[in-house]
Amino acid sequence: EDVALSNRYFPDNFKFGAATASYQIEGAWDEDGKGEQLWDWYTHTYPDKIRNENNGDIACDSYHKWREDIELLKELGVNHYRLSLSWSRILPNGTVYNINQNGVNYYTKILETLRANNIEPLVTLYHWDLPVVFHEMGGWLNPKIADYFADFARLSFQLFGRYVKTWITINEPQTTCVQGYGTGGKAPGYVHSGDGVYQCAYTNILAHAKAYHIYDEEFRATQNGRVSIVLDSAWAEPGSSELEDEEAARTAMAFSMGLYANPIYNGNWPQVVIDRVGNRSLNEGLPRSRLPQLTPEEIEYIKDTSDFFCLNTYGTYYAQYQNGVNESIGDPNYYSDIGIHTYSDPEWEAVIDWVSLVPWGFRSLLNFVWTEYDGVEEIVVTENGWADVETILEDTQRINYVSQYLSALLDAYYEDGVNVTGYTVWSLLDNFEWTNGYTQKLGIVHVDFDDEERRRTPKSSYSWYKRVLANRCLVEECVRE
Ligand SMILES: CCCCCCCCCCCCC/C=C/[C@@H](O)[C@@H](N)CO[C@@H]1O[C@H](CO)[C@@H](O)[C@H](O)[C@H]1O
Repeated sequence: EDVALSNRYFPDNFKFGAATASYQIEGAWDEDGKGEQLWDWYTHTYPDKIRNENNGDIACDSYHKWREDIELLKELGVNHYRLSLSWSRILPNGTVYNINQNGVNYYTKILETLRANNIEPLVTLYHWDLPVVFHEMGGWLNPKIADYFADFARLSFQLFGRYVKTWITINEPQTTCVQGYGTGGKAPGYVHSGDGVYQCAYTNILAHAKAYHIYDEEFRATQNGRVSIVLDSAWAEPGSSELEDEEAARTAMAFSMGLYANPIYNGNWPQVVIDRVGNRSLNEGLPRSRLPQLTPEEIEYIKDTSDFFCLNTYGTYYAQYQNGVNESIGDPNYYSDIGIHTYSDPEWEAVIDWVSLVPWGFRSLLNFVWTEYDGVEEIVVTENGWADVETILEDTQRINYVSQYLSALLDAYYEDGVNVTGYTVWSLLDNFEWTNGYTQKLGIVHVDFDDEERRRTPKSSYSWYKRVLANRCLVEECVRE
């Protein structure tokens, strides 16, 4: 079915990019002095938890093939490349006591080459590969980790600040906290849904704020860069226009995005989260809320620690009021705290459940971020893309998805006045998709994981994206305003 796409040009200052993350592409897991990190440990200790018992030991072998990756980016014509640093490649034991010069050299070469090719690096300091020593100390359940992260951030600003002007502290704390420490679906695989999610959220936002203040106080004046955190959320659409369903959708957004965005942009946890977790904790007979209380000093310290909003999003779901759940006792659990019913429309095109072709949901989400969070003057989409579960080189579904999401983005910009200034497709390469191993393919470039050379083959979406970047327009002919 033909869908009408926006015929507006992308604004002149709009930036296009592609993204990857260290563990998902680099490989060389124990090479040249790199230390062990959480996902090395997890995939090696519990191979059965990963589809086909795969791991990222070699992944796309980008540790050796990074030049080829940059060639692909150059050819594509992107304005920026979002990549992440492997903390334990730079600091094998996590702390600044021991710096691995090979790791420093690796990233220096990449950043230099990107700059030489006029590609702006968007650098994420932490994309889930926690040095294993910190996992042994409790990982993100231990607030002390925030200090170690801050040390790593300072060192990274010192080492790479001349090349990097856009820093992202942490990727998707929601995924880490809900899946890593709540449901156990990702490393470290902990199931502490009632408490762990909130403790992890606390440590993540504290770590982010520390890194932000370090940049602000020690580097901003000389380096002139900016700092943010990547937050992810699907869009929660009310299941009906009934007030109860609208409230259910707002509650879902508060628990998914608000838990992290509210303290950073508005100050403190969302009130609905404070109330629901607090009341349920009381009803469960607990002496205090399972949600850590932020002190007035912490609220002030964490608030306003972002220079622009980084958004990752892939899909939409409906939220509906769920009768009786709010009163139920004896189930200290993140999802019971939210207490709503969620569902998808079976008509929505989707290959995996959380990536769905719902461009209007994306537009609503952009509007939500724009109006809900104080002081947001700019939004950059740092991840969005389509998942296949088999190798498809003529990936028309991906082209459909990305073109319709980009069209929705243009509508949000031109019709709704949302200042969204960048879009980053996930991903440049098919890569190690965490517990899904190599079974989910989100790259615009195919990587042959059966081939020792990890041969890269651009898909149709790569050529299509290249044309959009060159024309700055989604259709045959665009109009200027
Ligand atoms: C509070 C909400 C209540 C109920 C929710 C209902 C279910 C709705 C669907 C939510 C989606 C859940 C899982 C989503 C996870 C993604 O945000 C996450 N996997 C994205 O991570 C990034 O995606 C890339 C592709 O998987 C990945 O490779 C990259 O490293 C991640 O940054």
